[in-house]
Amino acid sequence: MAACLVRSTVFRSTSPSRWSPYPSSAVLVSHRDAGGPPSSSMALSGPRGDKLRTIDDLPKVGLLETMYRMVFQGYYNRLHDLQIYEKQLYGPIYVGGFKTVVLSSVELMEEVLRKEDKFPSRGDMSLWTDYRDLRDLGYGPFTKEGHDWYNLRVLLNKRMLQPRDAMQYGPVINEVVTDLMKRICYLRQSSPCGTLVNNVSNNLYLFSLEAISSVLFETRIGCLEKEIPGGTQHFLDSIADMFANSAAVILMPKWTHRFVPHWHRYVAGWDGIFKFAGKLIDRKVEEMEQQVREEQEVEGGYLTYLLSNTQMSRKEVNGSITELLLAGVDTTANTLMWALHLLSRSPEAQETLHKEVSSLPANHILTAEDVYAMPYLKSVVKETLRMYPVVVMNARRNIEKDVVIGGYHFAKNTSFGFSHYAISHDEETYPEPQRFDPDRWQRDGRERPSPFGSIPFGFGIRGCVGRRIAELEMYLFLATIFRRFKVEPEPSVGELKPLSRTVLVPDQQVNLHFRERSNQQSPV
Ligand code: HEM
Repeated sequence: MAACLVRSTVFRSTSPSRWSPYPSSAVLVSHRDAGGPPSSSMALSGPRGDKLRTIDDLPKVGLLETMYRMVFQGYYNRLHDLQIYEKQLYGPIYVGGFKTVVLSSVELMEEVLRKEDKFPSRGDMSLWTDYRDLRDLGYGPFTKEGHDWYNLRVLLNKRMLQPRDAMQYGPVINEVVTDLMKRICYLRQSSPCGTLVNNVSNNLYLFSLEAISSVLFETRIGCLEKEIPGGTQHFLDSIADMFANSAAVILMPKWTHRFVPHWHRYVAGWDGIFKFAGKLIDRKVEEMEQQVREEQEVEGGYLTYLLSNTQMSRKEVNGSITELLLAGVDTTANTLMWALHLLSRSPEAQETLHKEVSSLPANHILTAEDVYAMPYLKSVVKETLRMYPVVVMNARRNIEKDVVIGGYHFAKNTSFGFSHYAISHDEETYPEPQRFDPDRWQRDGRERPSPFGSIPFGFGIRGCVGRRIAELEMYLFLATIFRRFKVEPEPSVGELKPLSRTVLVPDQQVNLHFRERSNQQSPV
């Protein structure tokens, strides 16, 4: 079983796939969107009657040039570095190789977001919708658009979007944190030096999947057990297969699909994901029906709420739960990994954090309320996401109307790509951007940078629906771990560099020492 797990994780993390459920796909990878620049024939005037510039006046990167950079200059898995490189070459606004208008200044990104459509769109999601159409399955928040998307989001937001909604899941998430702590203790004790945990990313991946599943399905799926149950292992493999084959599928014209093994593996991956989710949802439906038969009150968490909502079809519940699940794993796991990495190399920040999270009695199990009241902990997460915004690129497409951005007129249907990484490393906004400095985020009267300087969860009504859940998972885990352990790097692991795959991942296996702080009597 362990071998299977290693296979699935290695497969996942070494896959060249840059495709992600997140919008970078729409910006950089999807050739399906690249139908040519939008028409700029409609002459508009600026406020003083002067003729506005158009997309034709912007610097352009050719497709061949982009291919050359990707393949020969090795930027295909360093898209974050490419953002900085191209910003230096072309300035803060230019037309990228995939005919997307790329923005890498905070002001321009803010302008696009403030002018976004009533029902914002990130662009083409046909890679996901093709599969759903093939199997006649429901769409979720990523794949729906327009009014339908909005109606669905209204329902999904309830019980999830606000901090007070997320707080309800504190006890459920804490159980998973406890299991991860046990696993870390077991792994470190089994290491020759008694403190080393190898492949921390893999453990964080299992933690994130278990945590989000326990919130969404209201049940545990056993990712952190010593022997992962067979069904869960198949689910893990299916996620890995679906992502690993996405890049090949998106690069192939649709008519070739049925002739290539990648498409069949991609479909089989999705089949495994939907089957697993469907079974757990069926089980919940049976439980609820049983409660009704026994005239008990039907009470429960998120899934119970969705299933008992008459405005949502069963198809929509399945589609939504599956998309929520996939969006919430790699993102949270990798952010936690970067946070551990940064803190392990910043003893001062780690001590400040330790002090804050140890302010409550050692035998007290930390609650959601406790961690929300810890400003330094929150700053650590913010600063981690500034330095490593795991979703490095986001996008918007103006479907409803023409827009004027930075004095340029753009016709309807223009794709805008936001270089999140370049923007959150801009030294005008964040002096010494390469320095890990959680104090930048402290509310102690200092002047705060633009709120758009680092928006790792996106913006507005199309922003991340799982943000509060992700934050709670990260706060509870980091507070628990730093209360008990001093985390130190393993000297044999060299300098860690980010690679842009599905999300920003480390370029090598991360191994860390967890040294027990002698004065701590942890409840876990
Ligand atoms: C550190 C963790 C996470 C990060 C950095 C992150 C980041 C993002 C970003 C940048 C977007 C695009 C927002 C936009 O276009 O404005 C997004 C969308 C989304 N996220 Fe997250 N996310 C995280 C965790 C989660 C979790 C835990 C869930 C599930 C509970 C989730 C579910 C979603 C969904 C469903 C969308 C699509 C929303 C829509 O299109 O309506 N995310 N996320």
